[in-house]
Amino acid sequence: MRIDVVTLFPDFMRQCAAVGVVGRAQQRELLQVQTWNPRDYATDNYRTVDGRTCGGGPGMVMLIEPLRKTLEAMREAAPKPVHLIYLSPQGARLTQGRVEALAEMPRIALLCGRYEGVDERLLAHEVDEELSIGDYVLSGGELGAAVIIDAVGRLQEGALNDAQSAEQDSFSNGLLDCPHYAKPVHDALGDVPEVLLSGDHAAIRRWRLKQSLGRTWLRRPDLLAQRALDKESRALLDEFRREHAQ
Ligand SMILES: CN1CCN(C(=O)c2nonc2N)CC1
Repeated sequence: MRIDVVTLFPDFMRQCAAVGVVGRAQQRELLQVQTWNPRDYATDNYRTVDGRTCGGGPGMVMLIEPLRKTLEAMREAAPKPVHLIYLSPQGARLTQGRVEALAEMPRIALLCGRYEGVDERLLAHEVDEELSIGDYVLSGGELGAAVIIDAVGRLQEGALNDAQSAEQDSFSNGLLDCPHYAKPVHDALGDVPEVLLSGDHAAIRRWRLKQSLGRTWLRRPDLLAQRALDKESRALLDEFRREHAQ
């Protein structure tokens, strides 16, 4: 998979994509992250990429022309089609389901705005999708792009080793993750739950599922409302609720 990133801070984006699972995915050529800096496509001596907001008011807006040239070069640099995503608070909230869909695409591009944002005419003409990583305002789209690169990159076949793929399964079912413990088994802060030391993998699986269901019920009931529970999950959640009520 190839991810192109249009950003005024290419070094930052390259560093984000160079570490951990995503860095390894790039080394294994499972993923390619390529940056594009609109300043390289600005035609004036000051490499201007922003302009005053029409209608007055604070802040600057990213100019059409440097971005148009940047996107043209980006699109031509590798086989099409490329799905262009603009990061903004006005976008649809990013979910794991959307991440999984993006991870199946051969090529996506991430447009990172700065200042007050990008000229709306450029967005209307070029962008396929707007996505938000949350209901708050950041200084730019780069952190949102880093989130997408990580969440999508780790899903590339071969990016996660066997131990990590279990972690991936625990959330891909739409539930919050269960608690995790490492040695020492006994600590001043408490003990590791006995079931995790039992070697009974079926019991451990049920315990982890019960904890995920219970945590989701307690912390994010909205996620539960979105999914049907099978018989086993309904029974485990009822058990958790009864224990929690005591
Ligand atoms: C122009 N710039 C404004 C700030 N911004 C965000 O707050 C954001 N991006 O993705 N999710 C978000 N929330 C990115 C775009």
